[in-house]
Amino acid sequence: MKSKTFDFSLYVITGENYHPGRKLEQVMEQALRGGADIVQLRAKDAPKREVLAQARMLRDLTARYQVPLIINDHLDIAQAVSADGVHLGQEDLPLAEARAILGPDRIIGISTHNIAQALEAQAGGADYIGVGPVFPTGTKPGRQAVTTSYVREAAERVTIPFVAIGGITLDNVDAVLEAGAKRVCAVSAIVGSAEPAETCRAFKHRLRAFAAMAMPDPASKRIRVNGREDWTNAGNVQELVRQYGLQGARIVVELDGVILSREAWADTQLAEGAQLELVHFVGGG
Ligand SMILES: Cc1ncc(COP(=O)(O)OP(=O)(O)O)c(N)n1
Ligand SMILES: Cc1ncsc1CCOP(=O)(O)O
Ligand SMILES: [Mg+2]
Repeated sequence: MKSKTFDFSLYVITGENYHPGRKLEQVMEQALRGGADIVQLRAKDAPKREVLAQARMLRDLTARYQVPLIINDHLDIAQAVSADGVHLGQEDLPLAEARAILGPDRIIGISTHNIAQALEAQAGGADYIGVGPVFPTGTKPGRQAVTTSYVREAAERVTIPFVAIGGITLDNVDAVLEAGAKRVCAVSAIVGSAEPAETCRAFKHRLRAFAAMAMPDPASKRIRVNGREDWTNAGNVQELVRQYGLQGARIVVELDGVILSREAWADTQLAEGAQLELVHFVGGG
């Protein structure tokens, strides 16, 4: 698959340690259902043959969702499974060598921890850079956090796509977006959550809300959903439910304090200032 024209807002990386008892395939499919725009296989401790098997599985899965697959560290595995690209850190194979091996069509992402590394990766032809770890994280223990001040600097000076990574959760993502990130990446907050699809939807919701604030659509209205401000161009409740990726889900919708029957969604217009509760029932029973 060739995906050089890729763009993304939510980047999800695997982290098997975070979901004991749940299969990698199930967890990543949930992330894709929830709106992951790009997936990275990162398996630091697994034997290489196991990483290869996981890469093959994720190649099939991501192809079904038409989402790019990136392999962390291993160019040979990326090539073996025809992944869309690789992600390399400052101590991995240098960008120029990787580009010479992979050619111009594959995506190469480079980790950066300061603006000098970012500008070097950009000048060297990286397709995107990672900016982090923004916050301390157990996924890369002992790494010093770069804080949101590096996110802000990257937003001002980097012209290729950059993705903020490291310790990002639903509780602190707004600070990362306020600092100017348009793309965020998470491991533990997503694959370690009880409901990865729901968590991805919630991340996408924050990403969309910030994008709408930065570039308001004249047709969009300011509303509140589950206590949080959002902007939407949905004309009616049904369209809003679809934008939240909740069509077909077991939900109850309350608009301005009144519960709406499902039959009324399409006919109920959304007005500026509308307050909604979307109550999603997960699991069986
Ligand atoms: C999107 C993204 N950003 C940063 C990293 C970290 O890469 P690296 O610094 O090489 O560290 P490891 O992940 O290999 O431990 C990443 N994988 N993805
Ligand atoms: C791989 C990586 N590179 C920089 S921080 C990080 C870990 C991100 O994981 P988490 O989202 O769990 O903090
Ligand atoms: Mg690496």
